[in-house]
Amino acid sequence: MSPAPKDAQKPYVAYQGVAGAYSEAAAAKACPNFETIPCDQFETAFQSVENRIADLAILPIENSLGGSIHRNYDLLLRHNLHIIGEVLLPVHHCLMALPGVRLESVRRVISHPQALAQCEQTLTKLGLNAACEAFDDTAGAAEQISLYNLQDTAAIASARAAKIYNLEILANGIQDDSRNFTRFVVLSRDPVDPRADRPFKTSVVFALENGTSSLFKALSAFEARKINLSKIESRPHKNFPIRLVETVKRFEYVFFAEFEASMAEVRTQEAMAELKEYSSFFRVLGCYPMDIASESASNEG
Ligand SMILES: O=C(O)C(=O)C[C@]1(C(=O)O)C=C[C@@H](O)C=C1
Repeated sequence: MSPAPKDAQKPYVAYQGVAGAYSEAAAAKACPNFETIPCDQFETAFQSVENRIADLAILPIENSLGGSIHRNYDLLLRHNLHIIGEVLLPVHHCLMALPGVRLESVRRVISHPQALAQCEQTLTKLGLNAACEAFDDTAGAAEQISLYNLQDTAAIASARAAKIYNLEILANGIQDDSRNFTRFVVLSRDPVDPRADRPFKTSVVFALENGTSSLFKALSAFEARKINLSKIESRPHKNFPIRLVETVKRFEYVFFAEFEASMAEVRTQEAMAELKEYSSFFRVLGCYPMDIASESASNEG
């Protein structure tokens, strides 16, 4: 599926998946006045913004139970879009099948790998005699059951997906923990102006001159200025994957760091100047308003 042509009058946000996907719900929450453009792959969502088919893209980046969505970290590095916002979405999964299908006759459960991971223990507890299979997105899995009249298959997706694809909910709230939140980032061709009058986050990516051994020193740039580091993720350094130190081959990484401070603050500028001293590569991915309301909601769960 490729994105539909853009009507120049309306703002558009691209997401991966089909109608009923959590990414579509995140797009509606982050960009309420935008039309949505479904894309079959994460990369297509990036390309839609680069090719001006869409104004923005929304991408899942991490989940509180399933962890990081590594593919999107790699794509953030490969493409040159800016993070201009974030949104935390509570993810409430349902197990669904064709009307009349009973739990005992389900032999296959299909969904996005993240959704399967988030429901792993509950699926075991339900006592299903079924194999799990990965699908491109949760709602796409629900659509597949409907399209091909799959009597032995259930999907993990949202209640909205069950409604859209005329499926019946066999079990509700099947995530392994009720505090199941996915964090999405909003991407644009242009950055937003960093501000210091409300809580902002900054995301950076860097590689270290001396490899992982100097990570502690590099991160002390934040600690020294009381900047709260909210996330660190490492990925293979695709341009320089191995460092030979005498006879030892060491794997090389790029580090994605997110911290709760704005680039408009002097302490952030100083921390980044210090971090750059240890880095062989450094890029700011974005400086954007924090999703405060959702973050406090996540603490309540
Ligand atoms: O498949 C979907 O519905 C998506 O929006 C993707 C996605 C993900 O990639 O993590 C988003 C939120 C949920 O964590 C499960 C799946």
